[in-house]
Amino acid sequence: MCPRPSGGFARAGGAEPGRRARRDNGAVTVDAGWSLVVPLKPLPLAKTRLTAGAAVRAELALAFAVDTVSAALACRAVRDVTVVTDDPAAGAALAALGARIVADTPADGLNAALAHGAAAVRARRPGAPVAALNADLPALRPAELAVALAAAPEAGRGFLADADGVGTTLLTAAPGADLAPAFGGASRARHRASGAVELTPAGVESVRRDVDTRANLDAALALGVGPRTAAAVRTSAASPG
Ligand SMILES: Nc1nc2c(ncn2[C@@H]2O[C@H](COP(=O)(O)OP(=O)(O)OP(=O)(O)O)[C@@H](O)[C@H]2O)c(=O)[nH]1
Ligand SMILES: C=C(OP(=O)(O)O)C(=O)O
Repeated sequence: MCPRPSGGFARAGGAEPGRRARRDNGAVTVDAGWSLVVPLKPLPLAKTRLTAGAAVRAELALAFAVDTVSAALACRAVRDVTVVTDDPAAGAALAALGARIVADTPADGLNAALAHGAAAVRARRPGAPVAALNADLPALRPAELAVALAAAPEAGRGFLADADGVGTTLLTAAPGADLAPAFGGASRARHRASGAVELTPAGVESVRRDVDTRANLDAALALGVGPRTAAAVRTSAASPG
């Protein structure tokens, strides 16, 4: 794997040709370029499986989200990123990166948040290809995300299993398809049973590497995490939490 650039990501490839391409498939005008929906819990409630004090957990959860959204925005296949969150500090930090923030209201769990975010995207851009991406992918690399999105089916839904092979980190819905998210726990089997196609591209470890536990974080550190997470991990190592 290539070394991670030290100062964040620049969007590679210049003019993002997919962004302006439009075609008509009959039922819906297809508007190229993925709109991502990223869910993020209120930080004080997030990442409870990390054995750390509340302040450290909140900082790590924010750092993971900042690095995930930065990498997503730098991906040439991505047109825009919508974060669904009720956390004001996280919302401000992620809006400053260029994400659109949608309130998680009425707060009704992860899948309701994702459906709400996808509806907000399609209200503005009915022909958008939409994908849900977890906010806990601190090693995410733009080029690997582009490979995963390129593997998505042109009709219907696709999903990428997490690194542990149990959950899901990415769920795609082509123009005209409902996202119908079924995240949480053993969502790989649930997404497969729902008719979504499992995506199996090679070389997308950073897209699969979600972080719930300390062991997951060590695995992400081995892949190479983004700068905000690297700093948060350094700070947490030096603090009692
Ligand atoms: N907006 C929103 N995001 C959520 C909600 N529940 C989970 N998420 C986000 O969904 C993604 C996957 O959730 P989990 O991996 O279970 O994250 P978590 O709940 O912080 O972690 P645990 O406390 O270990 O369960 C993370 O980006 C969460 O922040 C919710 O009710 N609303
Ligand atoms: C939300 C999910 O994962 P986890 O809670 O394991 O991060 C999932 O994989 O659907």
